[in-house]
Amino acid sequence: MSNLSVPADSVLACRDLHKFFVQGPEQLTILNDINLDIGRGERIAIVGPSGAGKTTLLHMLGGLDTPSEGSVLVSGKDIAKMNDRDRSRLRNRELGFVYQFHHLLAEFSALENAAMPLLIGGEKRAVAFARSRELLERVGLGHRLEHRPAQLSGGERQRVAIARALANSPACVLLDEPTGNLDGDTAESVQALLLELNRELQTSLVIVTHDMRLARRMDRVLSLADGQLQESVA
Ligand SMILES: Nc1ncnc2c1ncn2[C@@H]1O[C@H](COP(=O)(O)OP(=O)(O)OP(=O)(O)O)[C@@H](O)[C@H]1O
Repeated sequence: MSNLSVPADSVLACRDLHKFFVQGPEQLTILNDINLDIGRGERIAIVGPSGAGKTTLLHMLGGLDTPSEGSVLVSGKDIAKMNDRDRSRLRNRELGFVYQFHHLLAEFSALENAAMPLLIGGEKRAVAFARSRELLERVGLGHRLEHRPAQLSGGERQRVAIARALANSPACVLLDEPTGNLDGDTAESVQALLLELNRELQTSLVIVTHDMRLARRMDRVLSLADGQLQESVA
């Protein structure tokens, strides 16, 4: 059987990870024996051609989808061995998510949206909103607390999504093309913010992107092709 020990500072790891999709008579192998260790504060980019399986891998690492084979370890704990409730709890506490499209709730304010992981985790409203306010101020949105997503610019919405991802002080934030939907200057300022927060909070980042400029700002660039992950020397 596989060895599931991870380094002491591991925030997220996978071992012998495989993902197959059955498509009619065919079995597609999208991830073929992926092994990865992400340490505290580490920044990793995952790049690769369209359809290579980057989002699939990110979903496995985030516990949003189940591997066909292999294990994902969040802060050293094998999430497949947990019941749904414990897995959701661990995911809520240890991981944050940022997507290309912000996925903010339209009927809630920036303050409420960024507080959502805390409220879902059972935190008291006053504590959740104080933390949310602090984070929104940190991402430069102290003057937009009561705005709803439709009343915010694209860059502002992505900043709210980042504040929301950080609400629970997660060990690691997983990001899928976080600035892919933003114009050049806005993308630059959101990327600079992510790097600042990574340094300040020691939150690890795993970023899936086609943007090589963003990828090169990470500590490691990993390239996914033919189901395999390789250190890229871009
Ligand atoms: N539920 C599914 N059933 C069958 N095939 C799937 C399923 N989900 C994903 N795939 C296939 O897996 C492959 C990888 O998809 P994925 O979205 O992970 O790629 P990606 O590298 O993130 O691509 P892009 O850069 O275009 O976003 C694709 O060929 C896709 O069609």
